Amino acid sequence: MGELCIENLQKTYSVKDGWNRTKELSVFRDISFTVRDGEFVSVIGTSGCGKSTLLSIAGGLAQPSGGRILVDGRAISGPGLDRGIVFQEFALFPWLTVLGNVAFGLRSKGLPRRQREEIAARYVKLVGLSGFEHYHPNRLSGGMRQRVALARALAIEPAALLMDEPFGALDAQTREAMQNALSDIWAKTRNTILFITHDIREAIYLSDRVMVLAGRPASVTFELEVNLPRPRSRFDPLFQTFESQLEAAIGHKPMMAAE
Ligand SMILES: Nc1ncnc2c1ncn2[C@@H]1O[C@H](COP(=O)(O)OP(=O)(O)OP(=O)(O)O)[C@@H](O)[C@H]1O
Repeated sequence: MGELCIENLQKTYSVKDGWNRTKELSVFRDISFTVRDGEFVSVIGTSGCGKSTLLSIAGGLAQPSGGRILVDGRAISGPGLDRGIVFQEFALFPWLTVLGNVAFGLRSKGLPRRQREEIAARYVKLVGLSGFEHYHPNRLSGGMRQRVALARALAIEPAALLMDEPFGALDAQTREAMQNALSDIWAKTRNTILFITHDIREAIYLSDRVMVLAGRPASVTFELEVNLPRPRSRFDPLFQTFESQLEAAIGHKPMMAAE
């Protein structure tokens, strides 16, 4: 099971203005949606609309100002093994090998070493890094490092996987290869995924549904069901239509009457 339910979420930061007076910055409000068991949902929106804040709250790393997030019906109160997180920065331990990095998270599950390594090896294979188990991160490319981060998050077998711009630091070619890899992996694991990106095409390629955050304070202003068959082609004519709809919803360009 893995259902992530976001209920009436709000976030307000206290910030100082130019005269050193404290004022309240309302980042987003009234955000409610559910990522169903086995569903891939992306959140897109312009810079500063609160995407990373939303993910941090879902990860239990930040507190909401209102509302709550439930995983399989239980309200979260902090980080937990029921959620795996992958950030843009790879956040790997440089002194541990690929296998060591992936096995590390399993310590908190209280598993014996041998079992940790068995599970880690399985996930290293799943992300396509067989043969690199004993490499250290400094000998891996950016894409390979992000595969390790993905394997580490998957290995704890979380109810939900939270991904914050995971391919944002990669060059365009590697980014596309990683989108393909994630799509293939997800086809096998069917994890519940909440994915943050500012890349519209990436969201369409990967997601079952795309939520658009817009406005100040931001709220979900548009929701798109990406009913393209999988495995997907970036050349599908509908891809272009969805792209135009999402661009218009974000506010990049006006929607054409025919779209
Ligand atoms: N700790 C903080 N204190 C005060 N303001 C903050 C804090 N963290 C974020 N903000 C503000 O909250 C807003 C949302 O930030 P956030 O990083 O969540 O947006 P984002 O949509 O992820 O942006 P980007 O796409 O550029 O990463 C921004 O205006 C940001 O300046």
